[in-house]
Amino acid sequence: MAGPEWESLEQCLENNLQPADLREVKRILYGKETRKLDLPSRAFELASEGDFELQGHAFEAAEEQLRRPRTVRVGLVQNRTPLPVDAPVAKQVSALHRRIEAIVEVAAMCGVNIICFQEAWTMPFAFCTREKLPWTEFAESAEDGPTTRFCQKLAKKHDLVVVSPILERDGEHGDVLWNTAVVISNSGAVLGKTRKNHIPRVGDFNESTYYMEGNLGHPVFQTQFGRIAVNICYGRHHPLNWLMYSINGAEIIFNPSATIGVLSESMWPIEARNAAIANHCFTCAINRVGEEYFPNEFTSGDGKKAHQNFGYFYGSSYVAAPDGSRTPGLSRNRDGLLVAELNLNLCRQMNDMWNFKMTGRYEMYARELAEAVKRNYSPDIVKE
Ligand SMILES: NC(=O)NCCC(=O)O
Repeated sequence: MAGPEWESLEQCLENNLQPADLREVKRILYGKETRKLDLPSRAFELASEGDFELQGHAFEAAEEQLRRPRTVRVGLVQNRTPLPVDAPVAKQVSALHRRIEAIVEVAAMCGVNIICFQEAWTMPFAFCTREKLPWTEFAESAEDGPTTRFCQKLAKKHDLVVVSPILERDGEHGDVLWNTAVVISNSGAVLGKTRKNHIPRVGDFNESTYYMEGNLGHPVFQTQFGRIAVNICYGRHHPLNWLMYSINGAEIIFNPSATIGVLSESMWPIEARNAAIANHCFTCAINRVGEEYFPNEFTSGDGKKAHQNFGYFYGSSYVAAPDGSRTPGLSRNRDGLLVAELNLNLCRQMNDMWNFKMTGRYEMYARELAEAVKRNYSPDIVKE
């Protein structure tokens, strides 16, 4: 399994295919080509000084007579943890705040309206260890913790909506932990929060040791730039999770994640993209980068040797559109900012073309599912 030495699928294709083949391969693998965004040269300079990748792409929609284009720029941020995981907690959080502040500065310069960070962005992804301290010390109040206050300042300063996925401690309700994304309006006000609905119990993703399935349903946030929702990481594998955000009116669904190559890399390009197609919306898949080494060994419960690292977080963040097209991914091995310009009119245009909302037969499934979850349900298998 490739580690950091293998940069990206896109780079491999560019390096190895003749132009005519590359065009056809991209048409099939990536859909209608996105337009390269003309971003300020100062933004590229700052990205290079700050050692992170910057890419910009635009999705086109057909012109309409009665609606103007509804153009919005989203920013996806992927990053490694700048300090080792055994550095003091406060120092790690502060280093991450500084890193993100620098990247958001560039995003603002690129006209980004909504920015989303990776899952549990203020900490190492320590849930593989099953240890409580010091990892639970990274948890914060979603309403007024230091990270939310930090993001409120960013939102106000740069006039952008911030989606900030954190480990939440709900001090008002029993001090329990949640995997949460806080949505902060461009006014600087906390618009609300949403919680991870599906908690993995696969590989080293021992997250249920820390928090349970979210209890906030499928909220959609009306922002000045469009209706957004957040489907956190493992929710990506659950088509009904995407569907419910879409049924509640989401035009853009962010999927802040932390996932490793050995487990999910072949599924990564498919799932968020398929969700964009199936739900007539844009999806933004974000993954962290690099390797995190923990002080104490842990086992994966698979009979193999105990180890100290989680595996390789392969980055590759991308945006997919309701017409099935997608941007290239950010690299597998570098911090990065992906700026994508979306015309939200494309959502309704694809809805009118493919009609999945109309042909979805939701009533039939609601009825059948209501039966299937009953204790005495017997599966409808026709036998000879
Ligand atoms: N963070 C998280 O839920 N990871 C689970 C693994 C995956 O969904 O690929």
